[in-house]
Amino acid sequence: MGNLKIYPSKLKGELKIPPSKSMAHRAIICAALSDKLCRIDNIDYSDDIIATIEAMKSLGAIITKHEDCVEVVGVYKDIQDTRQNKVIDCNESGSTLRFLVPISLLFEGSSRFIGRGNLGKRPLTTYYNIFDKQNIKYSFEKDILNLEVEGVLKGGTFEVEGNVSSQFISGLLFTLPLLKEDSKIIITTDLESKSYVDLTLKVLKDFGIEIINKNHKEFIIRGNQKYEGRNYRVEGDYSQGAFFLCADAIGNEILCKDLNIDSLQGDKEVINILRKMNVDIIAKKNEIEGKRRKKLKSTYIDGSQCPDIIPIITSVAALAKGKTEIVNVGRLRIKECDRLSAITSELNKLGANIIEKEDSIIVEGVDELEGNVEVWSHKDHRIAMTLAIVSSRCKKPIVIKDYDCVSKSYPKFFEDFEKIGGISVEWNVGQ
Ligand SMILES: O=C(O)C1=C[C@@H](OP(=O)(O)O)[C@@H](O)[C@H](O)C1
Ligand SMILES: C=C(OP(=O)(O)O)C(=O)O
Repeated sequence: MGNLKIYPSKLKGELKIPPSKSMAHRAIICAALSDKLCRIDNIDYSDDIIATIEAMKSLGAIITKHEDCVEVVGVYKDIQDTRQNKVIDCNESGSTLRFLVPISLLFEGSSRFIGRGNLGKRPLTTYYNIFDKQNIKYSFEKDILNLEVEGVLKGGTFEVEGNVSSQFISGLLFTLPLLKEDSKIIITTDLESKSYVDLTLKVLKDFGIEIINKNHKEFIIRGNQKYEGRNYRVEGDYSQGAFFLCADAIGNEILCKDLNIDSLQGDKEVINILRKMNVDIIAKKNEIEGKRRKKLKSTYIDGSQCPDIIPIITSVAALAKGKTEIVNVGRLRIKECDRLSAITSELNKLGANIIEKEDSIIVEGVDELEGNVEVWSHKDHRIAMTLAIVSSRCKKPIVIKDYDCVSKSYPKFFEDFEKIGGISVEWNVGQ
């Protein structure tokens, strides 16, 4: 993996924010479960989206990639014939894995899920508990993703914790409408990442699937439903837009295009957080820009509903006056890396003042960051992108080790970074 030296510079210009990875996963899955030809527009071929495309192809869907759209031949019926003994490579994508496991159990046969990086360490017990109850055969290895499942899922009542990953709930929501029986999902704890469940429900509705949401505590799912194929455009991604809005907050001037102000994406919360920190957010229909008022101020942030924007928000807090407490963020430890520990150690190397607690971080703002050090992405795209943005407020250059992991969600990140004035060169560590 490569290293990149970044020279501090002011970032300025306009950017089309890439399509929402979360919505693209969902639209591709729904299209592939329909029985029509669907075109999904505004697709970016990040590693995670490629994983979902290939996974749905393994299950029998026919997906043709064009420059920025995919054509999906919904082959719901054919999945029945083609699913036998499939290997499904999820690469590092938690969404692909947790969405596809229950979908693969729609029909007879076995599937083997493999992947890379931290994926084998991310929790799956929620599904194992369901398999145990339903006599679905499974085997797995510790810490390495090599999960074999065999059996057919039956409808009924599913009790699922809401504080491990919402992706289990989404996975079941995709699958249960296609079973013969009616089902109910009961959420047994507070639901974190609620907006991701809402995104699933929205895309399901767009594809003709009806689910009754009882206050995010119970979901009632009628069986024997059909996905209605349709064309779909994926909207811009707030978790990626957040990098540039936060860049604005720390003194840059980037206009973000293709961010829908009416979006259901939970990471839109970045707007409210930045407003509380003294940033004016100017939002027109599809364009958003942040303008910092005099001084950034500290605030109190609950990260339970928007885990993906916490690394970049932490970097803004690191440069705000006073103490910012970011709470309910324990689940950041079970992402591509332990993001709480990674963001604390890497920003502190740059001169920030952050203390990591079990389920929160305390950030004491400083005026400037020093730089002049090597920092590590921990092979996590959101850590790499955070470090690149925050370099604009360092006094001296920084080197980011393993920067190319951005391909997981935003392969053109550094191309866009250059477009807005970022200055970087490939670097051999120790050079
Ligand atoms: O459903 C989704 O698209 C996602 C759900 C969230 O995960 P958790 O529910 O595990 O927090 C989020 O962190 C992830 O990047 C994408
Ligand atoms: C955690 C992420 O994705 P996933 O859970 O799909 O791997 C992410 O994109 O930050």
